[in-house]
Amino acid sequence: MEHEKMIKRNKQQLHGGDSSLSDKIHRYRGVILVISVPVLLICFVLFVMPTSEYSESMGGSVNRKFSPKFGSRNYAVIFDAGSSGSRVHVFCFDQHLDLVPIGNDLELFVQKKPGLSAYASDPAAAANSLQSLLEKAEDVVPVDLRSNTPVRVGATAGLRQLGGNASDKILQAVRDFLKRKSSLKSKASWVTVLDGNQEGAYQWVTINYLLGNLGKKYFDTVGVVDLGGGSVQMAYAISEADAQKAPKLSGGEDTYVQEMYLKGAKYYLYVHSYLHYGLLAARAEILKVTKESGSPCILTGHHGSYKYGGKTYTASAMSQGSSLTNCRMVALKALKVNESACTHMKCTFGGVWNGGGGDGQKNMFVASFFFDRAAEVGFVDPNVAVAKVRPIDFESAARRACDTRIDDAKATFPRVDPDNLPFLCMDLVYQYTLLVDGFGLDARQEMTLVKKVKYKNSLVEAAWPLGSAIEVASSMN
Ligand SMILES: O=c1[nH]cnc2c1ncn2[C@@H]1O[C@H](COP(=O)(O)OP(=O)(O)O)[C@@H](O)[C@H]1O
Ligand SMILES: [Ca+2]
Repeated sequence: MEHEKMIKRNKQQLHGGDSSLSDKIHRYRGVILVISVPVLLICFVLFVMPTSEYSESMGGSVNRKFSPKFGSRNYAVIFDAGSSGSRVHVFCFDQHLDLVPIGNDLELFVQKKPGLSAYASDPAAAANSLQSLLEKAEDVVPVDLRSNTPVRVGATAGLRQLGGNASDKILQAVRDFLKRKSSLKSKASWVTVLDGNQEGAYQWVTINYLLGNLGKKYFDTVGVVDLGGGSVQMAYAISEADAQKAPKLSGGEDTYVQEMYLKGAKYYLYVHSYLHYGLLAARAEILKVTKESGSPCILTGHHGSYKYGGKTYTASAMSQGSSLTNCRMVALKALKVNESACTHMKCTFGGVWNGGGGDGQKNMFVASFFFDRAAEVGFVDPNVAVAKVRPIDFESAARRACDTRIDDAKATFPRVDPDNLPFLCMDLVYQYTLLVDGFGLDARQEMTLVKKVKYKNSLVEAAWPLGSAIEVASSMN
């Protein structure tokens, strides 16, 4: 009986009866605590789980540093202050370090000519020449993200060649310009002349990122060549054993190999940038060989001059006209293929170690002026993003160009800018000589000329700024 009463009382209390709600909470606080702690824990785990999954699958130091905020978007604005023009690239990355669309594309890309180095005597005008590019870049960054979006300016061979005071003044004017005119996040140290090796490494990262190669073994990556106006870079991944063989400078420092961690893989990247050997700079080097006597590389019948880097060179045909064979001999001299430093190591040209070759170099992605000239003379469709060619294609095109008189050149090569026609034999001979005698590629080896690379069904420019943006995005929190 006594027991029955107790049960009844408990039932009454559970179903309300006359006791107050706060009394009940107080009485059952232990039970509530025991139930709520695991429930809250489960909610917390469910909330953070997607983030931890991403960071685990990303691996690699680049990605580990990357902000794992769920749903985060990071924009990066990169100015490429090239020797022949200025360009701006805007990218947007998600938390996987994947490119996400900006409007209909994966990148905003705008360019204009001339480059900053054309305003050597007027730094403020150089900086102001970036105005229209800056406006277009800012337009595509959401207003609330602008103050947290880094803007970097990397100047390449144009300012490298200008050197010292003139280049510093232009950089300072660009820093002031960004501070005054830009709503983006700018820092003085983000406006620099890019070291040539850095430029080559970024180009390698760009191409291998777009091809989905990052994280793979070095022998599954591709090598790159980027022929600009002022300098040319080659970069490819090598084995650790080959990296140990890199020649050291007197100070013991290794200027040839960069160690990089990308998507969990460690790479030894052989890189070299050759200042004065971009296509437009090389014209000056080639004209210097023959001086005033006339050049076998200038189209028959042309008499003129060539201005580069503030100097003027005689650019006239010889009386016997242009010739592939003779132009090649001059180009070989300009390239300095047989330097004395190269008796104890394998060289490209100008006394530079060749990196030892290997599987990271078996597929070469060759960009910039290589693509442009190939498209202009017609052995590559100008509307495609990539094309497979061989060095001998440049030689065949060179033969045609060297055999053309200046008066017939416009009709024979309608796509070539008239200002470039007198130099067409020279440019194509140089390109062939650079690949085969300079870089030591087999004349019949297939390589990929690249303007853009397809990534998630969009085309992205095959240029160094993406590599720089990846580095920026990787370090953002
Ligand atoms: O973003 C790009 N997309 C495609 N081609 C580019 C891009 N940037 C530069 N180029 C190529 O590089 C050539 C000029 O090189 P640039 O002016 O950058 O010289 P530099 O690299 O020696 O400073 C252009 O004619 C163009 O073919
Ligand atoms: Ca360039």
